[in-house]
Order: sequence, then structure tokens, then C-alpha cells
Amino acid sequence: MKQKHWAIFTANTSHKEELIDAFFEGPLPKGFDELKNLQGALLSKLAVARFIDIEDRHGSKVITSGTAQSLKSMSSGEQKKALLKHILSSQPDFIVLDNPFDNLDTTAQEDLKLTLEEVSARTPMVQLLSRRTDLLPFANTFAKLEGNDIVFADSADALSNQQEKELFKNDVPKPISAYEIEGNTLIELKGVGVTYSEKPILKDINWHIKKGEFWELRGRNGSGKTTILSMITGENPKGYGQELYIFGRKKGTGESVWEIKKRIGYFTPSMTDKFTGYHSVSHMIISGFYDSVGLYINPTEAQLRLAKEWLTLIGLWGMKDALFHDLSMGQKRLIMCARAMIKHPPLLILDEPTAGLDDDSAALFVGLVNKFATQSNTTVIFVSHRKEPGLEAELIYQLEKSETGSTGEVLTS
Ligand SMILES: Nc1ncnc2c1ncn2[C@@H]1O[C@H](COP(=O)(O)OP(=O)(O)OP(=O)(O)O)[C@@H](O)[C@H]1O
Repeated sequence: MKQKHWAIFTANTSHKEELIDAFFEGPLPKGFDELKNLQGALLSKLAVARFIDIEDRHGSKVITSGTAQSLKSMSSGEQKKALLKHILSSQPDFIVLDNPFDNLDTTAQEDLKLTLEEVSARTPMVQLLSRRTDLLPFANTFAKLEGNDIVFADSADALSNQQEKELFKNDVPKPISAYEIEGNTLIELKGVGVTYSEKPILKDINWHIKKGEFWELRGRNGSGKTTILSMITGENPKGYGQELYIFGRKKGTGESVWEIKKRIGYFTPSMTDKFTGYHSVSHMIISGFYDSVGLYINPTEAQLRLAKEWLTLIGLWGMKDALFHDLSMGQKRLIMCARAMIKHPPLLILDEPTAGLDDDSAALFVGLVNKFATQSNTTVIFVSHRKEPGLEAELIYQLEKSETGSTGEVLTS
């Protein structure tokens, strides 16, 4: 009998975590009887997070045994590859793949596809996917997850979730007050290099970022994208003593990390993955004025007015009092994006912001970023592995990985 492989399309309203739990802890959902009494393994960001937790708490290396580096310090693509290696070596009876291609560069995606194809001859797989282009070619049983319900269909085509959505009609709300930064240059890296334990990561990086520009930062897994961003945001001490200028000042000449961070809007999905607080949607947006995710002081009238304008723009005003916690993933991302934009910071960094979103929600998110980039003076840096359809970044900083450290090149789109 032909090996069965399932592809389950998820939308942002799907209760994916519950379904994943059902595969490992039971009861198995209907339509998956073939997996009864089998031992499965999970390839997902959540599984990586669990192994990081085990390393942190017990100091025991599970999926990185044999390497000196901690799982936590690996790049997100490297973490995923380490997990896959561990899963394949443990030869599970079946594998659940939760958006397996997220965080992987195109070469790694191709490699993963080939590996999975090979393994699929003997191991059944369940792929949970939010982007249509990710569908594994050997999947032969199709379903979508609506809330908690699995709805089967004869073909993948019957399950497409791509529809034209009306994009934001209003203008981007103006900030309460504007930032003053002298000159036209916002960030400059001159001949910057980074090594970790003598391993060269970045070499002779020259990147001149001006006010109001819209950049995409590209590079293979482990090429150093996060390392560059963390030097800019001040979180990485490797920036000190180098020719690194941030908001017109050389790094390490008196400005605190806090002063730098105040002028940066930042969003990456892991900011809310583990967020469990109960905050209203409006308060969540307003917290963009502060360092906290979620609001812990009373908002001002002006802030409430502005939150209303943002919620109207992104079509969520009707949900102003809803709890952030109860929103769909796509809605949460729009809120967190608006939170990062509300101050019109001089610099907005979006680090793989569409990972895990379905096609419709990703298109909405990209539409909001494009609009903000055109209607604000903010410089936007968008990091993504995926060619995001519709992204209108005008400049690309491409990192080229090499044994002697990644080098960078400016491309125009
Ligand atoms: N604290 C650390 N100790 C050792 N190596 C590190 C540390 N932090 C980062 N690295 C290594 O530096 C390299 C660059 O990592 P970085 O996270 O910047 O890559 P990236 O381009 O963001 O990758 P990805 O696309 O996979 O997220 C990786 O090989 C990573 O393992």
C-alpha cells in the first residue's frame, strides 16, 4: 500500500497547537488511524524552544551533542537543521512538520525537500502549512484546519485560501511628536567584522543606511543577519570599538543601549509567541510608546486617539476592547506591527515578520509595511528568507556567506 502523507492547510484562526498536542498525546483526530500507537517526532519552532529550555535548565545538550555551541546561540536556520538531524537519527514512526520551510534560506529549503522526499518512502508525515507554495510534492491526503475541525478534501486546489483582500484605505496616522536626527545618514557600518570563538562571521561590512530608506536584508542561514541587527540595536557588545555609527554617533561614545532602543521600532514573531499577558488590543498598540510589550500605566488621551486611528487603518477598530490574547495570529501580527510603527521611530526593524502567516495575512502585513515605508520618514529594514510577494523594498543588503566571514553587497530591487 502507498505510504500516506497528510497536508493540512492552516489559517490564522486554526487551533494548531491543540492539533499538534493531539498527535503526540492523543486522542488522535479522525482520519489519522494509521498513526495509532506510533511514536512521532515534531519539527517546529516550538520543539526547538523546548530543547533550548532543556539546555538552559539542565545544562544537558540533546540535539547539539557533539558541538561546542549552545542551541540558543545558533541562528534560527541552524537550530532547525540541528533538530531535523536529531529527528532523522532517532528514526521516528511518523513526523509532524509544522511550517518546515520557515526560517530556512532557499538552498536549505531545497535540501530539506530532498531529504523529506527520501524519508517519505518509509515514514508517514503530516505537514501543517500556511503558505501554499510550501506544499510537499509527495503529500497525498489533503485537509484544512478550521478552528479545531479538520475538513478533508480531494485535492489541495480545493483548499486554497488565497483571496483578494481590500488593503488599507486610510493614510498612516501621524506621530504625536517627531524625532530629530541631524544629517541624512541614519546608520553606518564601516569595515565591521565579527568573530565568535575564532570563527569568522562577518568581514569588512560596509553598509550606509540613510533616513527614510526601505531596505530588505537578505542572506543565507547563519550569514550574520541577526548579528548585524543586534549590533545596531545595541544588544551585541561586538559592536563596540568598531566603526559603527548609529543615529549620527559612533557606537560606544556615551549613548546607552536604552537611548538607542527608544528610537527603534522592532518586531519579530517570537516577541509574542510566549506572551501570555492579558492586555486589550488598544493598550497593546499604545505600549509601542514604552519599552514594554503590553501597557502597565494609564494611556493619555492623545495616545488613545492615535490607537483609534491605527486600529481603524488596519480594520480592527471593532475589536479595540478585545484581548490581544484572543486574536488570530494574523491580527496579532498587524497589532504588533502597528505597535512598532506608532511612534514613527527613525528605524523600524522587522525580523522575519511573516513567518507562520497564511498567504492572505502575509499579503496584508506586507501591504501595511509598504504603506508605512512610503508615508513616513522611518527607515525600514525587513529581514526575510522568503521572496515576499508585493514587498516594495527599494534596496537590498545581501550577505554572502564565506569561510572567512560573510561579506555584504548592495543590490537594487
Ligand atoms: N554567541 C554566539 N556564539 C557562537 N556563535 C554564534 C553566537 N551568536 C551567533 N553565532 C553564530 O554566528 C553565525 C551568524 O548567526 P546569525 O544568527 O547572525 O545568522 P542569521 O543570518 O541571522 O541566520 P538565520 O537566517 O538562520 O536566522 C551563526 O553561525 C551562529 O551560529
